Amino acid sequence: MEFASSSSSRVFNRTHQFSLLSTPPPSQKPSSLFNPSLNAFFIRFSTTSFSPRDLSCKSTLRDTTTTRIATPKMAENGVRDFELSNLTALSPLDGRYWNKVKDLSPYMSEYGLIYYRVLVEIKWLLKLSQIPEITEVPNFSEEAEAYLEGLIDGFSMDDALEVKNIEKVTNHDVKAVEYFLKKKCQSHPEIAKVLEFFHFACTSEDINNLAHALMLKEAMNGVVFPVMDKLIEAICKLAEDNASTPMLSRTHGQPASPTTLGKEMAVFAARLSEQRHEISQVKIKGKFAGAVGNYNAHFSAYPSVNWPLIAKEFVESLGLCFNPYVTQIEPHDYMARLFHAIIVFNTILIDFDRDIWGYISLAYFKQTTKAGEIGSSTMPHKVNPIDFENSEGNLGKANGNLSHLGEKLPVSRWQRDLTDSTVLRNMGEGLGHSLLAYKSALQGIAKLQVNETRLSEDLNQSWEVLAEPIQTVMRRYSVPEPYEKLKELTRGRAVTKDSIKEFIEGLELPKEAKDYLLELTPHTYVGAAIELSKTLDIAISLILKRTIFGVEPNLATHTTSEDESEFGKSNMLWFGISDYRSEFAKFGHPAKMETGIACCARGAYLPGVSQHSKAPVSPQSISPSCSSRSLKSSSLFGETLRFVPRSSLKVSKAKNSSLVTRCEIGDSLEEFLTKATSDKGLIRVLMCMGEALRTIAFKVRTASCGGTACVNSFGDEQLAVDMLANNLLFEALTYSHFCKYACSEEVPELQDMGGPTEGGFSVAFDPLDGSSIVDTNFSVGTIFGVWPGDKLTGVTGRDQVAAAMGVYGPRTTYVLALKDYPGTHEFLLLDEGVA
Ligand SMILES: O=C(O)C[C@H](Nc1ncnc2c1ncn2[C@@H]1O[C@H](COP(=O)(O)O)[C@@H](O)[C@H]1O)C(=O)O
Repeated sequence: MEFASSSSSRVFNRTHQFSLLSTPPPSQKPSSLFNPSLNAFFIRFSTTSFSPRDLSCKSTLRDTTTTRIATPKMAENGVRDFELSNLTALSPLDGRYWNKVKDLSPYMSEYGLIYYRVLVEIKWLLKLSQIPEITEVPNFSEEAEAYLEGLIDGFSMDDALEVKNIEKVTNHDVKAVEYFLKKKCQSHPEIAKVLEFFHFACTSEDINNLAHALMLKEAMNGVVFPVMDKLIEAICKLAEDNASTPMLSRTHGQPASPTTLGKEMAVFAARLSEQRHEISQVKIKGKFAGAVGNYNAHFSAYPSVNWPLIAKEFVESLGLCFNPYVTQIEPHDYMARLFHAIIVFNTILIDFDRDIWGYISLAYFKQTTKAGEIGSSTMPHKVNPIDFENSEGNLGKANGNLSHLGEKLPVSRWQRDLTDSTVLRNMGEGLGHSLLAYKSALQGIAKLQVNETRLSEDLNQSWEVLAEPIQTVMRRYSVPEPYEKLKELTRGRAVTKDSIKEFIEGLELPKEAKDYLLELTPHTYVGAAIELSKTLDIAISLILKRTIFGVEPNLATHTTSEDESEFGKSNMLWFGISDYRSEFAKFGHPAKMETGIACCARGAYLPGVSQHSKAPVSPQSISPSCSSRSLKSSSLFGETLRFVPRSSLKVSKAKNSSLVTRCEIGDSLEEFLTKATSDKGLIRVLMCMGEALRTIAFKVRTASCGGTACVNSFGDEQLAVDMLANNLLFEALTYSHFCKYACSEEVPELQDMGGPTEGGFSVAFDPLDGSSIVDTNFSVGTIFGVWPGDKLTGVTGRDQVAAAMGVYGPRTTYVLALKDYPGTHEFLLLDEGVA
């Protein structure tokens, strides 16, 4: 028996490793003990049974450990050479993939966390200076305020390092930020007097939770959503471009009825857009209620201040939703909601990646190659679907991380434990792998080339798929035993074009039916696939519309089949029935416009708007472009966030949008608008309002009461129909993307709808004029005016670019007039699609 020994003097004085080279002689059979904590089979010998001399020790450094594990450089040079770099980073996000994910770094890194903490601490001091009861913190001079804001805007990497140095002493990361700010302000004569009001009445988590919320919100708005949108747009384009490209579909991996490639892509585009919208609906929340969520410290110092209100104002001024029911921490439930929603998006994308992988494998797609790139190191002919594989792999990694965050974060012992602190530092990992996966999928999509010949070959080999339509037509004409006859034709035999033809010709069917079947090929038997791909824009807007209406709680659970059919109709259903060619009738009912709408506009005021403008800026010193980007995008998350892919903004692109083209009675609303104006934003606003009118019409017919909130037959409280209409119209305007401000008779404060000022519109409306007479079954209506830009105050009816009303009577009509287009035009809501 012999043992080889290995030694290393680097870590400990000397360590030894023994490996058993042969079994011990039977006479020395040891008392055998298996130590499962070691990953090898070690035998402990009784020390009395033999002496150390029985062991033959070879003291050599060429031991099994050092020769097998390739870490010599690191070991010899020490960690000195292994400072963090692209090559030494433990996480591939920070190494290999850094360039693809670095946009997240200003938000999701430790720098980002410290930056947002600095921002929250300073904004809180500024807020304190505005509270009249806190006389100890007087209003700051403009110069002092600018100095404080400058600490946020100019926050640099050196500043962050200084905070880290302070943390080495405090061993408390939030306290380090407070000390940093005090140090920065101690020489400012005005601010120096109120240094103790930094972090006033706060617990660290007041600062942390808002910082985390801002990190997430700004990172999603500034980085993640835009890439998700690009991805959805790329898949929409695949759908559009291949709307009519027939493809054999496969269920259970077996040839099934044909489809089109575009329609299969449309399914993914629609799924991803819906989920992307779901993500955007998550409310990003914040708390600011002190050590255990009750404002104890606040009230002890200033009992007469309405602290819960102040906290609400403060949280909302940062563009977050206020959470009043908290412990020391905001309970992170919204984070779980957000991460789970992202997981669903990622899972849909995994499904997409795998399908495309499969289609590439079937050679339905080729991939463009770049000179110099290697497909496979050993098989030169190959081009592997590596982008989709990378995407799938990273989505799995992302979901693992996000799933842990979603499951862990809502759990905190009693009023808090600190387990969330270290876990929250990993939010960037989940978002980073997601971002990388989206970019890889995009890269893969850009390389795809449809191989129509290959697609066609498979269809040509699959004439048996026509068994389904032949059988179905036979059933319609009562041909006996259609299934059995087809089974006889198709099972176990090669079905060809000729055998199918022969079979059809032998059937007893009317001539038209026979001709139809004889015309059919696997290439043309695609059902509604082409239309489904081509109407993807509408499908996506229907999804968005569902979400709009989904905000009304009763709707989701109590939709009737009639209700469903309302939703299923496309916005093509507004059908032109008359054109009042009178200049004076131009704005619908001018008197109404002047009184109802203009009054409403005159009564508008702005408080909600100014709060939005206080959205925080992003870390500028890392990414100078972040500031404007995040400011612009900060309206994306929360109540105003929505998505319409660019393609859905294309309105009848093939149609003539010239103003000189007259529209005809009988045009659909969309056709009319496309001819009447070239302003796509205005078209979008008017189409979205049309969508809302359609649903209001249904609600007016079916809502259980008119004037007041009431309880329906399910026992749920329902909104009064006028409030329902009000909410629907606001939602529709938000989703138009082109509405800047809106106000209504019910909500006269200007509401920021998130659209642009330049090129956008502002809308004032009476949601349901005459709502009190709904139950007496008189006609009622919606009236609205559209003004250019962001002006709803100090404007007149004559400044409108469009005015319209929806009339809900025995028929539902949409009457509208456009400033630069003669006449007043009436559209009827049809029950069926346009014939
Ligand atoms: O406002 C407070 O601090 C109240 C305190 N609770 C705390 N709240 C927030 N942070 C705290 C808390 N306690 C410690 N720390 C500091 O958190 C840091 C934890 O470090 P890591 O685990 O690496 O994330 C690390 O820097 C810790 O020092 C309480 O007693 O309830």
